[in-house]
Amino acid sequence: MSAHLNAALREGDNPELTEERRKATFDTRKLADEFFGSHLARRRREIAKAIDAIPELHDTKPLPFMTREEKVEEAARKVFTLSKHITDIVDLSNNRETQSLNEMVIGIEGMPISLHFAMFIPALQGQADDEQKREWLDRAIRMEIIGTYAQTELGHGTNLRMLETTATYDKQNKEFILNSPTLTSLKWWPGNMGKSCNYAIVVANLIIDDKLLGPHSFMVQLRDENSHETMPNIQIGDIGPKMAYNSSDNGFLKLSNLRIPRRNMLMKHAKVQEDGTYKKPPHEKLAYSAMVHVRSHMITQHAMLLAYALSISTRYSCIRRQGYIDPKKDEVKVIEYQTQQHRLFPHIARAYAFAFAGTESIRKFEIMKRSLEAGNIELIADLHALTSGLKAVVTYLAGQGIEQARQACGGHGYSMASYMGEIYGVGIAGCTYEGENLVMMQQLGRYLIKAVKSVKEGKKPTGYVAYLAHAGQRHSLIDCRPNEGYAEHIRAFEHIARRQTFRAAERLQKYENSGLSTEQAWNNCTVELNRASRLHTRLFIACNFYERVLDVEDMAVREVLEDLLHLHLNYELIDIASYALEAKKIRPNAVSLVDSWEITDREHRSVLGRRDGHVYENLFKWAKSSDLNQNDVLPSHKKHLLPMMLNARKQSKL
Ligand SMILES: CCCCCCCCCCCCCCCCCCCCC/C=C/C(=O)SCCNC(=O)CCNC(=O)[C@H](O)C(C)(C)COP(=O)(O)OP(=O)(O)OC[C@H]1O[C@@H](n2cnc3c(N)ncnc32)[C@H](O)[C@@H]1OP(=O)(O)O
Ligand SMILES: Cc1cc2nc3c(=O)[nH]c(=O)nc-3n(C[C@H](O)[C@H](O)[C@H](O)COP(=O)(O)OP(=O)(O)OC[C@H]3O[C@@H](n4cnc5c(N)ncnc54)[C@H](O)[C@@H]3O)c2cc1C
Repeated sequence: MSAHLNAALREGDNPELTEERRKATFDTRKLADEFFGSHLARRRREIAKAIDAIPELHDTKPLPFMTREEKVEEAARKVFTLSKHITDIVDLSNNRETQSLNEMVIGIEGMPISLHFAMFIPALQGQADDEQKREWLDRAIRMEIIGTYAQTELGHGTNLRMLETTATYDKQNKEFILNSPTLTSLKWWPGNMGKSCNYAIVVANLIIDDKLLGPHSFMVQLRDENSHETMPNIQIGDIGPKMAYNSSDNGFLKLSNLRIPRRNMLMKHAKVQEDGTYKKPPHEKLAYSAMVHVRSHMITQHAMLLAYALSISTRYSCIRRQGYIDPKKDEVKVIEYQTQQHRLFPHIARAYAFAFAGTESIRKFEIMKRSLEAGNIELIADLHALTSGLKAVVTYLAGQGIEQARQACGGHGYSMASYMGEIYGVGIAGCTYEGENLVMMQQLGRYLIKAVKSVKEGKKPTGYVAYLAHAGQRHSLIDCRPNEGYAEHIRAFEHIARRQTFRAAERLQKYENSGLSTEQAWNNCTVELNRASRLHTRLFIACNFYERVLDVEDMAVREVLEDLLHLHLNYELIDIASYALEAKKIRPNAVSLVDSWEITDREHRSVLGRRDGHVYENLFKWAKSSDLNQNDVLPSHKKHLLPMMLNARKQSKL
């Protein structure tokens, strides 16, 4: 490709990277249009430009040099500044635009209104009736109030049926009385609840006339709107530092006989009338809609975290020279090592595959939302199964990819100058929040078992499980003929997923027939079931990638995406040795593939991943700016270590 077509080429860059960029066989902007979708790709460029022009939105110093208090303050300062400019920069109703702005300005370490946007507003949209929306949603969108989603407790996060927080209806006063009756019932973890929020949607077990009616959502005011002081009957605070994500004040909450009006229960679906009559929702799990919303968005979010890590390590691998392939020649760029390519390229392919799967899960969520508005609950189960599997597989594999990217940077990857530690810490949090991964796999497992039952009854399931009814398939990959193209790979993938799903179903049946209870039989099969869920989800990701590539019009972009698809299918399917060939094909485009993610230096926050490749001089600058280097001798050293050594010396002289 001629140099002028590569949008990432700039004067003054490290020549090692310029050399890489000149090798690109496609236009990085056109590939970015495929990765993000052309609208979002264009908007991200415009957003980055708008941020460049507003210095108050820039980091005051690198986040890893800040204390937790400084990080919390920095995020709050930026949110305040953003609030003055935000509507000029993004369309607030577009989650992905707003999320991009958030990542570029504030970053991935959290901020005071993440949960407000990620769950508080979606929960109001999904669960409040029209009158309640008028009362709270508009104020929330204008950011007059800041809210969170308070569901998890100290003792229970997964098993929502055992939540201990109670909301008991008092007919006489037409109020609910909210209580945290035990230590384990304290709400624990909700993002931004510790210090930032003044409202929360609290999930509590509803009790009417001593009857337990399960988890429902209630609007609770946590702090005074003027003074921000904690409201009476409430105890609230931050839960302390975490592995990562420390700009966020995840919090705890204790409710002691807190009375709230009847209309503070969100009543779009389930309802409690003044006399205490309870009306069931049309679908039992509609109260969980905010979780499904976040799960459907987590896929693109984790594709992006993986992209951050891989663009850092791919660029760095092209400026880092270490060792020889031919001892008579110069030291080589570490990217030339076959092991380095095997370490990185399959994850680059996954980042693309995950981004495409994520776009699809968001699209499916929007379709389900519209059909629900029209009173149709049919799509809820399919979407729950799809997002449960995708959330679990993608967060796990993204975590693995980020860690490989860190190791690919050698020692410097362990310095926070690379920012890898934070990307990893934030990435793997997704394995836990919005449903622990192995638990979510079981949710998909239930769905697959139902599909197998319907196949055995002679029915033909539709949608993503239709392949379970395809009979007479080949039994082994050895039967695949290479000239049949990728469709053949997909059929092999279907075969493997189907075989595992039937294996799990048969095992379950065997245990049930042996007299075990359904639950015990299920528990005895969960490893097999989770394998089936994993394979089913990987099939979905591969199939979606394949279909997506078929749609690409630009031939140069399509060709490089086909290289990635080929690598992806082989990596996921066949044996490790087989992808050496594909890795060779990816090598010339390695830097341009990551440039196509168009992650700015501001967004990256990584010295190693700098777009210009000037790593070493900036690593030195980074080290010099450490707080610990501001004094030759640290006060703490004078206080503890110096007296210790002086004392030891004195002792030895005696
Ligand atoms: C001015 C400045 C501006 C700045 C700009 C900022 C802009 C930001 C923009 C943001 C945009 C959004 C992007 C997203 C960002 C994400 C950030 C996230 C940060 C982290 C937040 C984390 C939050 C949380 O973690 S909240 C808590 C989550 N908790 C959980 O997930 C709990 C897990 N447990 C469960 O979900 C369930 O209880 C479960 C599924 C384990 C079991 O439930 P059960 O009740 O016991 O049910 P079960 O018997 O197993 O099944 C019965 C039946 O029900 C079906 N089922 C279960 N769940 C659902 C569901 N959700 N939907 C549909 N159906 C469901 C199940 O399948 C069974 O069906 P059948 O088999 O048919 O019986
Ligand atoms: C960064 C972060 C942000 C969060 N933000 C929020 C928030 O804003 N609001 C909120 O309400 N919550 C939030 N959470 C809480 C989060 O949703 C829960 O921690 C999560 O759902 C997991 O639940 P748990 O902690 O109870 O895990 P546990 O269920 O205790 O998991 C422990 C182990 O038990 C296993 N296990 C549990 N149940 C089963 C089962 N049925 N079958 C097989 N194995 C099982 C799990 O697989 C896991 O290995 C957040 C958590 C984190 C880390």
